[in-house]
Amino acid sequence: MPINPDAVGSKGEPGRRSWNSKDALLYAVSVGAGSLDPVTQELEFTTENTKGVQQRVLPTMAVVLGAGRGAMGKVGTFNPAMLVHGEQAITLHREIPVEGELEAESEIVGIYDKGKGAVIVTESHSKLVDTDEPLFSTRSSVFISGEGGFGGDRGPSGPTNVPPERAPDHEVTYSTRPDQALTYRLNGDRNPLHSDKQFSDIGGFPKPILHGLCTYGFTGRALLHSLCDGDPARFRHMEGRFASPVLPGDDLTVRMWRTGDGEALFTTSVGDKTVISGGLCRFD
Ligand SMILES: C/C=C/C(=O)SCCNC(=O)CCNC(=O)[C@H](O)C(C)(C)COP(=O)(O)OP(=O)(O)OC[C@H]1O[C@@H](n2cnc3c(N)ncnc32)[C@H](O)[C@@H]1OP(=O)(O)O
Repeated sequence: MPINPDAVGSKGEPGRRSWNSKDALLYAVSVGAGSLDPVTQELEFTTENTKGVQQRVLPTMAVVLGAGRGAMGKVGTFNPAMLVHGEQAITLHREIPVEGELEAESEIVGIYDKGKGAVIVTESHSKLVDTDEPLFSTRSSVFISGEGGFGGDRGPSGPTNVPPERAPDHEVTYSTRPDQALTYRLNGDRNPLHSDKQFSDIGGFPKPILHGLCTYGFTGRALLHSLCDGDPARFRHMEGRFASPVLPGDDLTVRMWRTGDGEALFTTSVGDKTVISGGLCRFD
């Protein structure tokens, strides 16, 4: 069965996920935390036993904890090698605790026919199991090349969150490592697109590409430190589009423009190629 546009509104089974301090440390290291100076930098995210430092969780860890389960299984069949992560948004309702258990519900909220491909949009909402407190919400889309043309709605078109034509207010460059994807996959996404050249060849990539969500995590660190003074409790919302693939070993430059009280637009680039476009961050 090709893409089924009637799957909009389909919900996955509510899924539970628990995590602990070690999961949070692994996530932080997998998105480069501590790599600038492991002795002094970001120890609140990379250690649990530094004197005078309390462990905290990077806000973007929401993407590995709360990905809705099951709903994507209802959109039809397609070649998984043709699927890439298209867009990702997270909205934090409170700071993520160092350990806990959440329950997430997900729903397909959009299926769009872009001609050359299909875009599937999923939303999920996660709450803490012990208190019923809303924790975070996510919205993500995938782009499946070759699966358009099913006669569906084209959906939202054109660029969003276009930065102003002036120099950015903040600019941060982080290096990724050649083995970055091998670390990042240990958070749970073992898709061979990020490790197996035979698989990435099918999608037409020169070699296995970095998880979009790893690029997202590096970018989130730049936003956290530049806009929120490194305080995860002030980080409210982040959204952006994966505009071009990143290869492990690439340097990521995050440019931020403050556009209002508690709001900034951003892009992430590799050289002069934009890899995350349409970036928006909200913070307290
Ligand atoms: C399981 C995988 C996990 C991963 O982590 S994969 C790694 C992370 N993701 C990526 O690296 C993807 C990087 N992005 C791309 O390579 C490109 O981007 C795409 C191949 C996805 C699309 O590029 P193109 O074929 O050149 O598309 P167009 O001609 O620019 O646009 C066609 C329509 O598609 C919409 N669109 C383009 N890119 C995306 C996207 N990333 N997410 C959602 N929609 C997208 C546009 O707006 C437009 O539609 P409108 O004409 O109606 O405006």
